[in-house]
Amino acid sequence: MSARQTVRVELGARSYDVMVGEGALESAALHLAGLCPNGRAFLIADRIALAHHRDRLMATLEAAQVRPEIIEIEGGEGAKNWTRLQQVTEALLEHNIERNEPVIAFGGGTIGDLAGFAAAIVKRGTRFIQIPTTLLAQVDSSVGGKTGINTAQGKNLAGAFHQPALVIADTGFLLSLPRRELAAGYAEIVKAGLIGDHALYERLEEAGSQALSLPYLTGFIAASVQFKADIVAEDEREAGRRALLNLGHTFGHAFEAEAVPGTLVHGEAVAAGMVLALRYSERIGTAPEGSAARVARHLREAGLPTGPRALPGGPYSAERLVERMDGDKKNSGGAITLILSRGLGEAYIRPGADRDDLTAFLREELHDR
Ligand SMILES: NC(=O)c1ccc[n+]([C@@H]2O[C@H](COP(=O)([O-])OP(=O)(O)OC[C@H]3O[C@@H](n4cnc5c(N)ncnc54)[C@H](O)[C@@H]3O)[C@@H](O)[C@H]2O)c1
Ligand SMILES: O=C(O)C(=O)C[C@@H](O)[C@H](O)[C@H](O)COP(=O)(O)O
Ligand SMILES: [Zn+2]
Repeated sequence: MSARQTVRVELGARSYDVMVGEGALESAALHLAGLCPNGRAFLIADRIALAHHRDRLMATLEAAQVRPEIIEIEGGEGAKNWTRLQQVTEALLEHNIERNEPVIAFGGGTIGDLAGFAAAIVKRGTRFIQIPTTLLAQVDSSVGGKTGINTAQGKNLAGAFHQPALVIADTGFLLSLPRRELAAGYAEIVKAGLIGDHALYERLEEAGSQALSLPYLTGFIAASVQFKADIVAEDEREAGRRALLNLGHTFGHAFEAEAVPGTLVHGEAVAAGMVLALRYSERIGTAPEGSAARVARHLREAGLPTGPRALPGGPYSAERLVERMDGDKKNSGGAITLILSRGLGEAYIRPGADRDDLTAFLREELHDR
């Protein structure tokens, strides 16, 4: 497996590279210089990631002759709210950012989503660069241009599509990442396999506990990014097929919205959500019996929760979860749309879920098992 790979996201004039692997940061210096015509950039940085990797980051910016204005933010879901959005947006305006001067997100998915949304609205859109520092952000959130914040009503309910001009996914940043966060990111890699890449899913199972070690990870990160890039190139704004990337998220986002704040991380909610999506698919007869159990076993080995009762942040109520699902962005005609499965590696979009059956299903999952 090679140490560095580049995946191209093909979006016409807005195409961009995702540079993956150890040393991707240093090798991107020239590219960065080209994206900072005034020698200035606006670094919206996760406080912890910056504390670990400041010297490396600053050395590369210096090599690119870029002077950063640094805005430090606490990572976590607490970053994705109206207050932080206002703070970041006003800070950028205070610095009188110009449209071709990049906002650089340095951190996990929460920093990327917040910074990207600010970049999308400041002066109606400024250049944006992602330097993801969590596994989750490297395999998923830094690619594809979804940006946004949470609202009182739920996850990611205000936002914009705003593609980055460059993504630098340097695996060296993952060395300081806590094990729990590594596992959370792994859930989104498994998701890619489950949606449409059965061979990837099998490789993950074969790798077992090794999958999360760095030599394996670069290949798995690049595979997940390539998988997502192909879908985004085909359906940038989720008019259809892109909704498949929401496997596990209709349930997962409901759990996140209901969880005690600060207790549940996105990848864990997605892991449990994917197992529920598979179990529900078995219930309605579209996925073969045993699919959910097989995936649950694999996720559990990676240290992820695989059912609602094991999920941090509860206890959860079936009725309240379904109410949250009523607000999901994929819904139409007042009915809940689910992403379900026909088997490992074949997800599909199912509009018009039976609300009563869904509630009964969740009640059973929460109490009877
Ligand atoms: N836009 C998208 O397409 C998309 C896709 C998937 C997920 N998301 C969003 O991403 C968010 C989750 O992202 P996340 O899992 O990266 O969480 P996160 O941004 O909260 O980061 C997780 C934790 O790791 C810390 N951290 C970050 N980098 C570190 C490093 N290198 N070393 C040590 N600690 C580090 C952070 O401070 C934080 O405490 C959710 O809000 C989710 O909705 C968005
Ligand atoms: O990029 C996408 O499309 C995804 O659905 C990726 C998800 O992993 C991610 O969590 C995304 O933020 C969810 O999007 P949302 O539209 O359901 O808020
Ligand atoms: Zn996700």
